[in-house]
Amino acid sequence: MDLMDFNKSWYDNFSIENGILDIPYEQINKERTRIGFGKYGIVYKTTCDLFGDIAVKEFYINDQEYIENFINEARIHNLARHKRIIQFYGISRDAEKKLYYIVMEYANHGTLRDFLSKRNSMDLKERIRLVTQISEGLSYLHNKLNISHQDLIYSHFYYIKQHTKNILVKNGNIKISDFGKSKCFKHINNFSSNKIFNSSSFTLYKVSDIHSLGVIILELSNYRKTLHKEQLSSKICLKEDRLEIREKSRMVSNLQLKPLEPVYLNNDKKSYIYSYDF
Ligand SMILES: Nc1ncnc2c1ncn2[C@@H]1O[C@H](COP(=O)(O)OP(=O)(O)OP(=O)(O)O)[C@@H](O)[C@H]1O
Repeated sequence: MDLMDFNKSWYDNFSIENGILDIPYEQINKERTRIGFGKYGIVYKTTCDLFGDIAVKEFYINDQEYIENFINEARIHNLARHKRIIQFYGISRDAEKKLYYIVMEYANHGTLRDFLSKRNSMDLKERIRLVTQISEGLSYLHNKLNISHQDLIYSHFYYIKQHTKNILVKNGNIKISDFGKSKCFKHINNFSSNKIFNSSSFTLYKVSDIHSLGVIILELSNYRKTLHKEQLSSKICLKEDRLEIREKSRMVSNLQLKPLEPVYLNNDKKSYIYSYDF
């Protein structure tokens, strides 16, 4: 198939071949609220008859690279069906405007950071509950689907800040989202000649997700500092609390500011993992 034909038919082929629901664009309510944005477009909250409240992630697609990104994200998100993953409903398009959509479940509490920032306090049990739910979702992706997420935390290049924009919360429960950078090693065993390379690279990708999980756990265990610096001097903090928070904050700041160093495996420049050099 030449590129022209591919461009014309990729959407239909993709939806049919992967059994993905193509939601007619007319069925999506045009009254919508912007709830986020990222590299490929804007995310809106709206409704549709079939699913009620929904979030739609809009992609402006005008070249092959954008098609590939859309396909990768929708395909992987469609595979991941678990109570700790934001539910994928289908895709939609406004072909005239070259706008394409991933249609998914709406998380009413927003990101984990939004959720934390609205809480005055959180006991250890609640923090452990949230970490456990994130681990459940990640374990499902790694162990059941051979998918590495690759974007659990967001690092801002200039400010070297990290936060959990892709860990969403719905009715107090964790929902992992955004499979735009994810990699699927599902058919790893089918390619016997690449098996060793693939399985070792999957391990490396998993390690990077686990690093992100570590940052999330630190943020959760320490959230008052990472979210509300000013609370450190607040009168509501007892002196002991402040000392403990300060110590944890120092650890988190050190960790967040330290670059990850590549550690080469067996002197092979192609296989390496990132690790902290403590
Ligand atoms: N299903 C959802 N429910 C509620 N809010 C959402 C949902 N999906 C996305 N958002 C909001 O939109 C923001 C951006 O979404 P997302 O990270 O998926 O976009 P992106 O284009 O992939 O971003 P980036 O390119 O930075 O990775 C999220 O941080 C979140 O605030």
